[in-house]
Parts: sequence; structure tokens; C-alpha cells
Amino acid sequence: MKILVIGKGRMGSLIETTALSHGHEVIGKVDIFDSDQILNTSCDVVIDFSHRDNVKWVCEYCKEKNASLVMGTTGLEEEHMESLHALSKTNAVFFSYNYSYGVAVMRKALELVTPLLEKDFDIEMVEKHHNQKADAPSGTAMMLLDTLDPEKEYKHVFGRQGMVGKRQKEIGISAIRGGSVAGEHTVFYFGQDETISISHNATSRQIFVNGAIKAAEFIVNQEPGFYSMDDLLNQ
Ligand SMILES: NC(=O)C1=CN([C@@H]2O[C@H](COP(=O)(O)OP(=O)(O)OC[C@H]3O[C@@H](n4cnc5c(N)ncnc54)[C@H](OP(=O)(O)O)[C@@H]3O)[C@@H](O)[C@H]2O)C=CC1
Ligand SMILES: O=C(O)C1=N[C@H](C(=O)O)C[C@H](O)C1
Repeated sequence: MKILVIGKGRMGSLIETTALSHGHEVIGKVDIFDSDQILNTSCDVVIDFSHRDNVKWVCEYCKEKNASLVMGTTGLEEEHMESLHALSKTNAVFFSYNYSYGVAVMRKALELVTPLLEKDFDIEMVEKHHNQKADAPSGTAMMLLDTLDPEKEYKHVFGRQGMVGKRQKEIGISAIRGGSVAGEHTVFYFGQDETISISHNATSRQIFVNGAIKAAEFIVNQEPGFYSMDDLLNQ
């Protein structure tokens, strides 16, 4: 499979070496500043772990070259999601804010547990990441929030400075940054005299890379559409 990697940082570099070790061809590893030279070349799959400012031109490239897209960049806004959904009408698009198998399974656990607890327990989330991370809260935290509150019934409170007490339908999200933490997400259900917590701890970003390569290998043979980690879990 011919892969074009967007992003030359921590994730882009590891994706390149891992893709090569899986026997794939990497036609380039680029960002906006040096994309011109590569954009005449075709590939099968584009893997993007970079910055939301790249989403528009990456989608245009995929459409023109008929390439599938694996999108891992976080911090996307509505306009970026619209570009991805528009592309999915003609191309296969795989999207997740977290490519680890463990977080995909954690989401299933939250789906199961939350309806049993939400009436009597307060829900809070804490995420921890390395001190170079550009966005907060993490993409994964936003994705887990969707899982915890699919009907958008709760008020989402990011940080709690200056607040006293907690109203009924509120989920708090706290982001902590420091050192080299690859990524930790914990959902707490606080009850009267008891606490349940469900936690995922990434000890290396290799788990995200392995998931992204798996997603690329899966999507290369798919019809146009919008795919997620659920499609990998269900295959
Ligand atoms: N979905 C998932 O499972 C995971 C997602 N991620 C996400 O992947 C992304 C990249 O993470 P990581 O590799 O650690 O980050 P890095 O900071 O190491 O790399 C970011 C890359 O994006 C480029 N970039 C930064 N700002 C811009 C901009 N404004 N316009 C165009 N390009 C830009 C950088 O170029 P330059 O160096 O020249 O600035 C660099 O090539 C993040 O959004 C992160 O949250 C990370 C891990 C897992
Ligand atoms: O920037 C990171 O490092 C990570 N970003 C993703 C996110 O924002 O959730 C996934 C992972 O937690 C690491």
C-alpha cells in the first residue's frame, strides 16, 4: 500500500517507521510548508496526524487522487468535520480522536455502565498529557464526552476554578499537562460513599500508530463512507 503521511512531528515520524516495517511504501511525510513537491504523486491512503489547518487541502488532495483518508488530528471544528463528511461521499474516510484498541473498548464499557449510574452518581473526567500537546481538552476527552452524554443532556464544564458545588446534570472535564505522558483518560462516577472509575493509560504512542496503520489497511479496500474504530472492533 502506498501511504502519504501528513505531519512530521511525534506521530508522523512513528507512523512512517511503523508503516515501512509493515512492508508499506511511504511516498512522503509532509506538512503544509513542503507539500508542493509531493502533491503530483498519487497514493492509496493518506494518514494525517498534524494540525486542523491542513484538513482542507488534505481533503482536496484525497479527492483529486482518489485516495482514502485516515484522520487522527485533534482539535477539529465544525468546518473541518464538514470537509471530512463531504469527502466521505466520494472517498473512504476513517476518523477517530483515539486509535488505541483500549480506548475503543473503554467506550463500550462507558456505554454499558453510564445508564446504570448516571441517576445517582456524579460524572467527572480527568485527562493527562505531555507538556507539548497543543490542544486541551484532548480529542479523546471530547469523544468520551459524546459517549457519556449522547443526548446532550448535561452541561459540560471544562475546569472548575471559582465554582462551588456541582449542579445535577453536569460533567466536569479537567486537563493536566506535564512531562512525557503519552495519554491518560479516567472517567469517575462519584456516588454516596463509593466511587467507580474507568481508566485508560497509554504508556507509549506506538498504540495509536498501530491502530492508525490497521485503520489504513482496513480502509484501503472500502467503499466511500465515514468509518470509525467501531468498524475495526466489529470486523
Ligand atoms: N487520534 C489519535 O489517536 C492521536 C491523535 N494525535 C493528534 O495528532 C496530532 C499531531 O500530534 P503530534 O505528532 O504529537 O504533534 P507534533 O507537534 O509533534 O506534530 C505536529 C505536526 O503538525 C504540523 N503543524 C503544526 N501546526 C501547524 C499549522 N498551523 N499548520 C500546518 N501544520 C502544522 C507540525 O509542523 P511544524 O513542526 O513545522 O510546526 C508537525 O509536522 C495532534 O492533533 C494530536 O492531538 C496524537 C496522538 C494520537
Ligand atoms: O496529542 C497527543 O499526544 C494525543 N492526542 C490525542 C487526543 O487529543 O486525545 C490522543 C492521545 O490521547 C494522545
